[in-house]
Amino acid sequence: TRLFVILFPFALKDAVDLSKFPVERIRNFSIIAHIDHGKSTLADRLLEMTGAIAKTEKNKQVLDKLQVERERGITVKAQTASLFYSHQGQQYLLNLIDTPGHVDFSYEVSRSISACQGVLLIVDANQGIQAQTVANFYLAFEAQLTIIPVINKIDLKNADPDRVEAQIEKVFDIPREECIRISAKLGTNVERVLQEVVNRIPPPEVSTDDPFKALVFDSTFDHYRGVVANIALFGGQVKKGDRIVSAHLGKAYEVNELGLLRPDERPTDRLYAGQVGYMVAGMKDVKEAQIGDTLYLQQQPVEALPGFKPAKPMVFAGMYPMDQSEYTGLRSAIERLTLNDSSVTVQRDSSLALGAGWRLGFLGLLHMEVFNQRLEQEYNASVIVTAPTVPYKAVLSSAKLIKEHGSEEITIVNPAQFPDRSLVSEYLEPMVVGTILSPDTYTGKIMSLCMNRRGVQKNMVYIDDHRVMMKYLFPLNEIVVDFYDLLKSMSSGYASFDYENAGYQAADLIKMDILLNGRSVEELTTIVHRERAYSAGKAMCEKLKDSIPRQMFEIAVQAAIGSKIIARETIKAYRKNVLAKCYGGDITRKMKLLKKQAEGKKKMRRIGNVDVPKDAFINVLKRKDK
Ligand SMILES: Nc1nc2c(ncn2[C@@H]2O[C@H](COP(=O)(O)OP(=O)(O)OP(=O)(O)O)[C@@H](O)[C@H]2O)c(=O)[nH]1
Repeated sequence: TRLFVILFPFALKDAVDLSKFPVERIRNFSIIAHIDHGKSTLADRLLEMTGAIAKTEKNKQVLDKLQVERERGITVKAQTASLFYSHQGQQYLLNLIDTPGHVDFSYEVSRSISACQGVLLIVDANQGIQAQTVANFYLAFEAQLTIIPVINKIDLKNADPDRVEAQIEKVFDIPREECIRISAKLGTNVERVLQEVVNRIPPPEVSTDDPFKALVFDSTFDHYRGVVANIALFGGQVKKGDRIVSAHLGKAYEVNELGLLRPDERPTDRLYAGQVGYMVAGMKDVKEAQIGDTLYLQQQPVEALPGFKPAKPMVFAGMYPMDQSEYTGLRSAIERLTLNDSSVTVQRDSSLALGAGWRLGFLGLLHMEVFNQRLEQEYNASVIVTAPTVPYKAVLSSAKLIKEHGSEEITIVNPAQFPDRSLVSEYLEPMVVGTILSPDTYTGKIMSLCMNRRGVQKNMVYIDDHRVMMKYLFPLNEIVVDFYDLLKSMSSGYASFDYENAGYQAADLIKMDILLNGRSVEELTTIVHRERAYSAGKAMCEKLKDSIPRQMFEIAVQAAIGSKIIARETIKAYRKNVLAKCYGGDITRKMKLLKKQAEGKKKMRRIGNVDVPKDAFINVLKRKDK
């Protein structure tokens, strides 16, 4: 009997005949929030209350599946669950489409959102509106979704829901009466959230009589079955055995498996318009089921859903194994990780100093960081990651080059490809609009940080008595390295930051070389803004001075633009030679020292007459100090 009691609620719930489930009683919604405001906690409560999962401590945050997500407390990959909920004697199908929590994934967020008619916008009752609250709000607002503001963590001692309601009214123009105050942790008022989802969010406007049309809003890779695509049906129905086509690639597949996500997979024979579920169709690569793609029946082609664009990498970094013997291991680790993430681009690359490696492209900084962490944690790989760079562009003026490239505009990812000024009419750099929210005590410091980063203030408003929201236009390059860390530390952790891409803008870019005793070091060449050349050159020379050991002669470390030297450091000569230590006598010690020196040399790279140890390159090129 006990087993029966345990299984019974699930059996009953899943016995619903999906074909008869009326579209009017379907609600598709997402939860959006700034990091840590309680999205996963609320999702767990909703799942428990609708019986999708049992109420135990172990089930904490079922929707965040990846290890790095649990550790960092951020959601990376969207996870989804279908909930059955009874309200006033009627059964409703509520599809909770979980969205990634960070701006880097804003394309994924907006795709997930386009499968919804409404969102729950969660705001922490203590912290109030933060940068990602604003970014996520606009994604939902532009998609014309119903937005239900939910103020979470009202159980906290210093919760101030009145103040947060006033912020919501001021910044988003949503009447404060529409806010629902809850504690996701304690379950307070969460039932009300479910009721309001039913009451306020409209059902999807779709029909089972239309031809089958589905949006791919997420996909993962499974070693046994290939790609598992999460889909939302915008029309018609689909069953096992159907031949479907992906609009983006035009390739046809047979549907092998279909089902609901509760949040575990529950296979079904068919899915119908308005429903959300998963599909396995013999796709072997996540690139075949890209987020935002449309699927339709082979015999019934339809127009693709609007707005599909393959994710574009905006931040690039080199990755090299610490030791070349680890190359193969790292390669397979990178391959396995990219199986699940079609937005990372991988290109083989090699550096004289660091050996064979790759240049990887990411959607943004967090995306890169999450990828590195997963690489280290899940594959135990020790990796050298170089400082990130951004894709510049050049508008060519040389007819010969235009012919060679087949277009007037080229993208430059590698400084070695930087075309000379005389061959271009202008250089362009990627821009972003950054949103910063902070207590007003830090406004002055933040404004000067932004100015130092070539930021142009677009607007500044008080969202309540003590908090300001600032918008800046920044060159992406200025925020990729340490901007966020600096912002956090100068505001004692209180400022939040988010950005969105804002196209390209003309920029005075130049190529900067680093010279050792007059010889250029190819792997240290960088593209910089003219205004920033002096400080960048100086910083690079100083770092090199600290990492190259003294040698028998003096070494000039210089930064140069063309033939003009803009910075210089000198490494003084090392007076004693290695053998000087040996007081003439001990021959074995002498041999040992010579051997050691020879081994050390193997790891050196010789530039002109200067030996540079690999470590020096790592120090100068790597992303940040750990
Ligand atoms: N006191 C209190 N703490 C809460 C409440 N809801 C969530 N928390 C805590 O806030 C922290 C963040 O909650 P999460 O649910 O992981 O936040 P999240 O928004 O999912 O974070 P992302 O996945 O990064 O977007 C956790 O430590 C939760 O236990 C609440 O109602 N009251």
